[in-house]
Amino acid sequence: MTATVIDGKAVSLKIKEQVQMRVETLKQQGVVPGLAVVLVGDNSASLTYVKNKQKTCEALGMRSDLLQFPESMAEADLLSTIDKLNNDPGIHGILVQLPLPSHIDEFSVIMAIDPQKDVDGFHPVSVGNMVIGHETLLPCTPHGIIKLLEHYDINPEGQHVVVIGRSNIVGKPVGQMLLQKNATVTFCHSKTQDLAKHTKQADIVIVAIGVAKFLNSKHLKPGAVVIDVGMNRDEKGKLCGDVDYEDVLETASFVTPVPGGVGPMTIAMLMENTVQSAENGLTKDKTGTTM
Ligand SMILES: Nc1nc2c(c(=O)[nH]1)N[C@@H](CN(C=O)c1ccc(C(=O)N[C@@H](CCC(=O)O)C(=O)O)cc1)CN2
Repeated sequence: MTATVIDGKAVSLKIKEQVQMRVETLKQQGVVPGLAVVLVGDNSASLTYVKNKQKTCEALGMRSDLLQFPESMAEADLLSTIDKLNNDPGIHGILVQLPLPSHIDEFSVIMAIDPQKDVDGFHPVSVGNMVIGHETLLPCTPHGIIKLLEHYDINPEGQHVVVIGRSNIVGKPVGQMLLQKNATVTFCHSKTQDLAKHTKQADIVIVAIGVAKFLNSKHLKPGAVVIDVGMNRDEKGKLCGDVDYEDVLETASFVTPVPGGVGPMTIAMLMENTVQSAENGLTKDKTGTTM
């Protein structure tokens, strides 16, 4: 068996085309969707990601504000910046790029974002809504993974999904979202004993642990779907995922490459969330009641 390579770049382009049409419709109603991205510090990878977000927003006809602050920024100043953005009617989405400098408490910052503008889907209100299956802005990378599965007609219902990694950004939410879709979900992590015992039973394996080429064919049942969320550098400095891609190609039925798999979906879903937030704003009357 040679795995079908899941083309995240192509799927993300389709999603962005749909977002662009929704932006046009909003503009005809006098609304320009606006995203504010806040970057604290000079992490070079973060700078690349926020610039890509800004470029994509502009390409789709959305307003994009990049607010850049020095590493030394006080937490109180970041909180008051978020407060201003919460009250700016031209801003429909607020994203604080992670990681933050260690002197800033990530939870307090996420808590400060108005859940209506929480396009990252990280606020506890958004997380709670997601877990109970209530409509909400969904976290971008997990939502991107769901969209990739849908695009390739991989139905998780009744399937055994093993998620390796329990981060709040990817592992936990993607497992919850697949549970909503009636998958049987197992979470594995650094303390899991005999990982291969679990992964060998999986129909779908999702790896998000940040360890280069960690998962190989020996972990897999033949025909498993492999979703790689990792972004690492190999011994030669080349970008690679958490999966030994070449090694799993003959065992897996589908596999996401790195780059070009899950990564591009993250930004596409962010654009979708921003336009969704702007549309949600239109369906509210002046008192804030949803009509
Ligand atoms: N507030 C947030 N912070 C972070 C998030 C997030 O969703 N919200 N996710 C990551 C970084 N990230 C977006 O912010 C991100 C990472 C990777 C990609 C991507 O497209 N990767 C490409 C490869 C890029 C390269 O060549 O370096 C790929 O996989 O094809 C997009 C977004 C942490 N912080």
